[in-house]
Amino acid sequence: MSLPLPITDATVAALVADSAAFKQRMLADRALLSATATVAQVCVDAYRAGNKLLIAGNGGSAADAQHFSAELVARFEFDRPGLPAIALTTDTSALTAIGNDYGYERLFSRQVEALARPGDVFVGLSTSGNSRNVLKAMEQARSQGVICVALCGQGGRIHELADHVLAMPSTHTPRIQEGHGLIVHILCAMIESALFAAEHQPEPTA
Ligand SMILES: O=C(CO)[C@@H](O)[C@H](O)[C@H](O)[C@H](O)COP(=O)(O)O
Ligand SMILES: [Zn+2]
Repeated sequence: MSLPLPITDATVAALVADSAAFKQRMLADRALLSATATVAQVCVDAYRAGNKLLIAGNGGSAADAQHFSAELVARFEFDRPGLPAIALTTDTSALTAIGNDYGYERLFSRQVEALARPGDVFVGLSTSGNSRNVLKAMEQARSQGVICVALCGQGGRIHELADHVLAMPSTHTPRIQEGHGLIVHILCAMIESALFAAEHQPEPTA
């Protein structure tokens, strides 16, 4: 939509329609559906092998990284043992020390260097696919035998660096982020179900 946006019901409806049309493009994107299922299995395999997830992004994607790790460490849809996942966006002492001493580009790569083990999964979220600190973390992760997953849009160098690319069918940052939010929930649903559904006892209904 072109600016300025009138503050009207019609503008709200147009933005909801734009988001709904984007979700329809996700639904038709067979490569995205297939890559998402593959990544869910990659995460399940990593957890079964005793590994963990490391997740990073900037701005809204930092919030998405924390949302993802919280669903895994705490719970998603039912009670079960916690799953190890670390958002690399939350330790303000480490973030300020790394940023201050080594520069913003090293913000996540230094934490990967310190925390990642071979077989872990690094998830980098970037709507542009070009945030230097996310790319550097992915390069570092690759060098340590860590599996790299990109949640991104249609462009950026992240496409070349990741083992698995979940590219949203949009070039518009808000829509890409909305797609990432949905993919994070889908991944959590499939991971939690694959690992724990067999032993989950549903609450009896009255
Ligand atoms: O949430 C938004 C925009 O919707 C912003 O905070 C946005 O995440 C920031 O500008 C980020 O720095 C963008 O980085 P990236 O997604 O291109 O890696
Ligand atoms: Zn945003």
